[in-house]
Amino acid sequence: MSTALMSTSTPTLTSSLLYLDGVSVSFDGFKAIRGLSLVIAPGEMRAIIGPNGAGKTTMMDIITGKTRPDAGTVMFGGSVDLTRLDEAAIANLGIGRKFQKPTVFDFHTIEDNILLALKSKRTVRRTLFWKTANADQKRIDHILGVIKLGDARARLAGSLSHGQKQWLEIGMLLAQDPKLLLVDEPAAGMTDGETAETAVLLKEIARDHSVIVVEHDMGFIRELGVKVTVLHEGSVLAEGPLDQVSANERVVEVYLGR
Ligand SMILES: Nc1ncnc2c1ncn2[C@@H]1O[C@H](COP(=O)(O)OP(=O)(O)OP(=O)(O)O)[C@@H](O)[C@H]1O
Repeated sequence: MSTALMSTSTPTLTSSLLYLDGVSVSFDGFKAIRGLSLVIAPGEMRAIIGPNGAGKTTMMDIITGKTRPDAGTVMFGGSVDLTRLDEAAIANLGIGRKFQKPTVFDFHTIEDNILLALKSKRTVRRTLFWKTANADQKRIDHILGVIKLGDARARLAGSLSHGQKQWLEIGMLLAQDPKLLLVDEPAAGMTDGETAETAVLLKEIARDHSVIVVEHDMGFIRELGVKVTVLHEGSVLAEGPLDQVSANERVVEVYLGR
């Protein structure tokens, strides 16, 4: 599906899942994001690359409502203006974010971590004592299967490897049933084997979710096989299949050639 999407033209506002146009934000007079335009189609996985300070994190902060842009359009689902909503409302719309550092509950089992995420609107204490409903158990089993931690479900999350913790956190994000997942450097600190498995996992998730993944690991991005957006100094420097952007002289100059 991703390959097919690469060859299609950019969706319009109404056919987009996420639509950024002319977005700018300054911090103390420094323009971190300048005239950024980016469109994600429903069901698309997009990789975002760019040098340190290019604005990748700030872009995610704008999408999730953590940072409000000074100018520009940020629309979700073709009609919801994200610049008018706070972080909680944006999360409730179905935009989930995974930060670089895993933040799982080390002293709970893997299964309970997923359960807690599933019930995150209820209090942690009540959740653990509630009998898990059948439907919830099915969801948990499904998610544990997707993140390949089914056999480890009864283990404490704190005993997992760094890579497995990242997968668990992705599972916790899935439990909240987001339409769009923002994933920040999932392969950072992973072994080569874990990195390859993470690419497989994200591709599986992208079958029924939209995903934006920020990553520096080019081998990992190649594995994803999706359209790549290169950010530089707060705006889009290049966009297209990895081979195409990798051959772009400016991209080589500011990012790949370092
Ligand atoms: N709250 C802030 N106050 C001041 N400057 C900021 C703030 N947040 C980001 N910046 C600046 O905005 C620019 C973009 O930063 P951002 O963290 O978005 O880049 P990035 O592409 O995520 O970089 P990295 O790959 O290092 O994480 C940087 O020059 C950064 O110093």
